[in-house]
Formats: sequence, structure tokens, C-alpha cells
Amino acid sequence: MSILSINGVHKTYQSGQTTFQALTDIHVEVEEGEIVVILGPSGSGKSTLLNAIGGIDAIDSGSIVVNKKNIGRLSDRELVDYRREDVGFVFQMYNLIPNLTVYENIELTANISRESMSIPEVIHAVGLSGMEERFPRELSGGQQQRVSIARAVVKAPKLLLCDEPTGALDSVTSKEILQLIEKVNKEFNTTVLIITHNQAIKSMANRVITLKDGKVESDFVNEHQTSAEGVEW
Ligand SMILES: Nc1ncnc2c1ncn2[C@@H]1O[C@H](COP(=O)(O)OP(=O)(O)OP(=O)(O)O)[C@@H](O)[C@H]1O
Repeated sequence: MSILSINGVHKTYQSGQTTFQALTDIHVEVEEGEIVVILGPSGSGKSTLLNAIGGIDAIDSGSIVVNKKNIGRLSDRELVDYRREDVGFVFQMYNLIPNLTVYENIELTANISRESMSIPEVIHAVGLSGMEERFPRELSGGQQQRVSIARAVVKAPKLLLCDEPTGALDSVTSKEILQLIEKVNKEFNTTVLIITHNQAIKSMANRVITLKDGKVESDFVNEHQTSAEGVEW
């Protein structure tokens, strides 16, 4: 079943008199349960595409359908619900709330979503049992990223959108985080989209899409998919 369907998407940015074409005629289909890695150099449109899928930025034309919802047709209220319920975000900079504990950071998201998972179960799944009462400043970068993944996963999203999730981490910690993302994909059947400029990450994907100058340059099934364990820097 298709969980994400992107059809003929165009997006421009206006700055002063200049119009910049950030996305041109994007077509992508993602099936439920896939791990899709979207690669491309800086400026190729990766974040623009991810933000459009996440309902953060509007597109100019075309359609993005997630979990049978056409994002462009949602009212503001429905869009808030969509961002709360259907998609989870993981960013390079963890964006945790500094004066809330690990537990509270996760609880905050759980409280605003309709059907959240058990917080202790999620904390266990991300390997943070025993650290519930710590504050973000008392955690390593990798542990903070685990909290941000737990926060995204606790609302049981259909789609996990990861923007350079290992961009700020060393290679050993990066591999652990990729393994965790893989575990979320398998255990919770969460479809995962990872955008990155790191070529190494593509080996764990079952689909690899490359963007160039705002266009899909290639979109192929990875015949040599490895586990996240097999990602080599
Ligand atoms: N708000 C904006 N106003 C004008 N141009 C923008 C805006 N946001 C992005 N752009 C331009 O759109 C293009 C695509 O940007 P985007 O951030 O999607 O690229 P990216 O592939 O994610 O890059 P990076 O890997 O550096 O994050 C870039 O040329 C960028 O300068």
C-alpha cells in the first residue's frame, strides 16, 4: 500500500524580485514499511521536499498524499492534526526542550497526540531506561538524538521524517542511531524517509532517490540493502 504519493510537485521561493525554483515536477511513490534515503548535494532541495511532506511548507502545485490525506487540501486545523498524528520529525540538531527531563520531553508529545504509545516502552526501545530524569544537557549527542527519536515515535506516526539525523554525530554513534531508526522501522512498521548528503547511509535503504537541482535524478530499489550495522563510513 502506498503511504506517500508525490505527484508533479513544484515549489518556488521568492526573494525580492527573484524567483528560485527549488523543486521541479517531483514524482515519488513510497510503500508502507519502506526505508527510503533521499540523497543530494547541498541546495538540491532535500529539506524543501521533506518540509513539504511534513506539512511545514506549502507547495506551489502538484499534490502530496500521506496516509490517504492530500496535505494541500487540509484546513489549518487539519494540518496541525496531521503534523501531530501522522508524521514524526527527527532533525540534525535534536531540538529538545532544555528545561524538561528526558521523560517530560517525550511526554509532551505523547500528551498532544490522540493515540500515543506507552512512554516507558518507547524509552526502553530507544535504550534510555534509567535516564528518564536527566536533562538534555546531561546527555551525549547520541543520547539526545535517541530522545528526539523517542519523541517522534511515541505518537506512533505512519511516517518518520529524518533530516540529516546523524549529521552532528561521530561515526560510531551515527551507526547506533541508524540501527535505532531501523529498529523503529521493523518493530513499529514505521515508514522512514531519511534525507542526507552522506552517501554511506544509502546502503541501509531499500529505495534510494537522488535529487539534483530540485529534480529527481534517479529513483531505484537498492538490490544490495544491508542492515544499518553494515553501513560503513
Ligand atoms: N526560504 C528560502 N528562500 C529562498 N530560497 C530558499 C529558501 N529555502 C531554501 N531556499 C533555496 O532552495 C534551494 C533548496 O534548498 P534546500 O534547503 O531544500 O536544499 P538541501 O538539499 O536541503 O540543502 P542542504 O543539504 O544544504 O540542507 C537552495 O538553493 C536554497 O538556497
